[in-house]
Amino acid sequence: MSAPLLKLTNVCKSYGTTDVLTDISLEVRPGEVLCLLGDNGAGKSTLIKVLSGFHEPTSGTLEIGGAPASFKSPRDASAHGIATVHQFGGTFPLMSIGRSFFVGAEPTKGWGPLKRFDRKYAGEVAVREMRALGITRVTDGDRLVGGLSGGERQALAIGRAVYFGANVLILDEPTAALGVKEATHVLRIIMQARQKGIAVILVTHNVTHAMTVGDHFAVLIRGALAADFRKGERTREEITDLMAGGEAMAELEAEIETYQREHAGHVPDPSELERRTHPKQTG
Ligand SMILES: Nc1ncnc2c1ncn2[C@@H]1O[C@H](COP(=O)(O)OP(=O)(O)OP(=O)(O)O)[C@@H](O)[C@H]1O
Repeated sequence: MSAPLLKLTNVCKSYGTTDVLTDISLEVRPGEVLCLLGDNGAGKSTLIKVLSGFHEPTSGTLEIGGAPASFKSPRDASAHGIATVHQFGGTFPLMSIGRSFFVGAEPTKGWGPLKRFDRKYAGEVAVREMRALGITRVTDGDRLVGGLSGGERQALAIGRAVYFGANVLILDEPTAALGVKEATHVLRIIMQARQKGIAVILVTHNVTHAMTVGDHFAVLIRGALAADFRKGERTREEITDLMAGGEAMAELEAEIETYQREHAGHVPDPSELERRTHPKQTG
């Protein structure tokens, strides 16, 4: 197995006195898809912010390709080959496809005072890179990003990250807002990135999508790593249970059973369960 491209050791992140991430140790290797799973508020976005240089960890270390790394800004993370693509592709709806592809690194033509943005070249490259990812319906780089479908926007953002040399690609809920066909296309694009040797970190709530493309799975619960396993080591039911807070459901079932035992089989109403679970708040 190849050496980790990205390694986190005991990473903690607190906002003031609130501990949001506790002792996260994870590795992701070239050509591997790590699925980061967890319920709302589990700390996934915070972990992404740490990895993409938006926040520094409160403690713990990061290594890239075996060397210690610390990011003071997103630019720093990107200089280390880490690219993050957000749910809606993070692109600008009123920009052309070509300009959006090259934003911050615009190709130019002409010299001196005549130097200007090379719109034609930018559009051609953007269309070509999207085509390489299987997007064949976009043929005009001057079209506005706002007119692209969700899947096409993801392809544009992923194509851009790959073109500019990302070796760690973080995808934040890339399929969440997409229909089945488009989501499948985005999953194919993820597999293409994986084949190129890119390490992909896929944040998703969708167990089916995770199980389709994932090699390695990490489940966060309340900011801690509740499970870290490889493909085939857990069943779909076990993963779903972990993600849906199986623990909380088991507690609720136990409470209902206790109530029924004490009350001759009657089903408790929700306010009764709430009173038993939080006696102080409900008086
Ligand atoms: N700036 C902040 N200050 C204080 N607490 C924060 C801050 N940002 C996030 N949190 C808290 O940290 C916890 C984890 O949040 P985070 O957004 O990382 O979760 P998540 O797993 O990405 O959730 P979701 O799936 O809903 O996006 C939440 O309880 C959230 O309220």
